[in-house]
Amino acid sequence: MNQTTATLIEQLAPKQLADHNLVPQTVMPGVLYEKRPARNRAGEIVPDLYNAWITLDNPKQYNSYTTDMAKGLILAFRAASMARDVVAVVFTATGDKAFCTGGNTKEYAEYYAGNPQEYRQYMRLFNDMVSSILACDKPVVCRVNGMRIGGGQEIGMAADFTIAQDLANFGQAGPKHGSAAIGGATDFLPLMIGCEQAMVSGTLCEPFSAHKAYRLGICTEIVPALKIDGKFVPNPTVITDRYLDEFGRIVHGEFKTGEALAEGKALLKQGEVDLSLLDEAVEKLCAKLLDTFPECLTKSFEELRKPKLDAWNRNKENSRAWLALNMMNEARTGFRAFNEGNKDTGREIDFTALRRALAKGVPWTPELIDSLMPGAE
Ligand SMILES: CC(C)(COP(=O)(O)OP(=O)(O)OC[C@H]1O[C@@H](n2cnc3c(N)ncnc32)[C@H](O)[C@@H]1OP(=O)(O)O)[C@@H](O)C(=O)NCCC(=O)NCCSC(=O)C1=CCCCC1=O
Repeated sequence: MNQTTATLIEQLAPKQLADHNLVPQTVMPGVLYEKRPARNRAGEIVPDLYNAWITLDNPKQYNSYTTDMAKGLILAFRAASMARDVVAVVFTATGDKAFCTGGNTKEYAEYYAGNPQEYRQYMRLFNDMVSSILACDKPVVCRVNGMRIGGGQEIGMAADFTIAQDLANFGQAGPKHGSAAIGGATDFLPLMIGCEQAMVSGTLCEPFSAHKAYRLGICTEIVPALKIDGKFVPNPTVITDRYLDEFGRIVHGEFKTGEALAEGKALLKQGEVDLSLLDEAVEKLCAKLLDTFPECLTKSFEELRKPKLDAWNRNKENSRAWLALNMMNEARTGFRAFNEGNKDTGREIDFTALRRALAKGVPWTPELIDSLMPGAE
């Protein structure tokens, strides 16, 4: 910066800036808000400018968001929006296992199950959380530090950019756990990966790799995170060394199987996870965003968000109403199964048993629900 500009700042900056924050910046438990110095393309710290790191901090529960954490995210994105010295938002989570696995299934099972009126209030917070990301006045970079599943995939896709470490899996959980991915995935996925692949992900709920997410168009960039003997290697459980199989079908990014998968898992155990390349890639993108006119950048991403925003605004209130009522039967059953199940009993109901009962016209009684719990006699 030249001396003239510096002098002008001294002379013209108001002594007292207006405070446009709705509430004094208080971050709720489970969400960290940190302004980290912004860097230029050369990697040097730029004085007086920052990137706001918003971090989901609930690693024991795979950074799933509780009711309080949903409030915290709304406040954090609002604070970042109003911070004049913030260039971009980095939206991430603690650790290297999970970015976010969606709504907190323990809270869903033990508080919201059978409580549609309570869940309707919660879903006001959820909807406002997704809307706060889509309305953020700064560009939002989702730093995928680990698996992005269920509502975690939904809030992640609300960001403008996604950079993922390549051990992360992506996907939905909806119909396997008693919900539907109508908290954003059914709005964003068709736009981002096409209707057919969106249908597969939103109904079958099979996880897919970061390489596949990158190929399908959900990621701006992916970086290796596994280091073996000090050297970064691509995710060893995923096919990354060829694009087609012998029949000309795309296999790049698909999970390995059989012996190859077993070898990949063994390699995974040998190595250590290092997210330094992920942070480098995130900082590099933020530096590029810094190198733009602020209002023109804002106008550009506001316009480019519109396809997601239009779909989201068209559906979010209907979705909220349906998800609330769904807490009376299938969500009540599915989230209880996940919460009460374990590795031995499994964490999903016997879908065949449920379908056979319903096919006979059996009503949703508490006894039927209890009989469907994993491990129920
Ligand atoms: C497939 C998984 C993501 C990963 O499986 P795995 O690697 O086998 O780990 P687990 O042993 O299952 O989990 C490790 C511990 O983390 C706890 N955990 C995981 N996810 C959650 C969660 N979402 N909430 C609370 N706790 C969670 C798990 O209980 C383990 O702890 P423990 O003490 O029990 O050993 C798998 O973890 C999985 O499927 N997770 C649940 C995904 C899910 O159903 N999310 C909610 C989907 S619905 C949603 O997000 C919605 C959003 C808004 C709109 C409405 C809606 O439904």
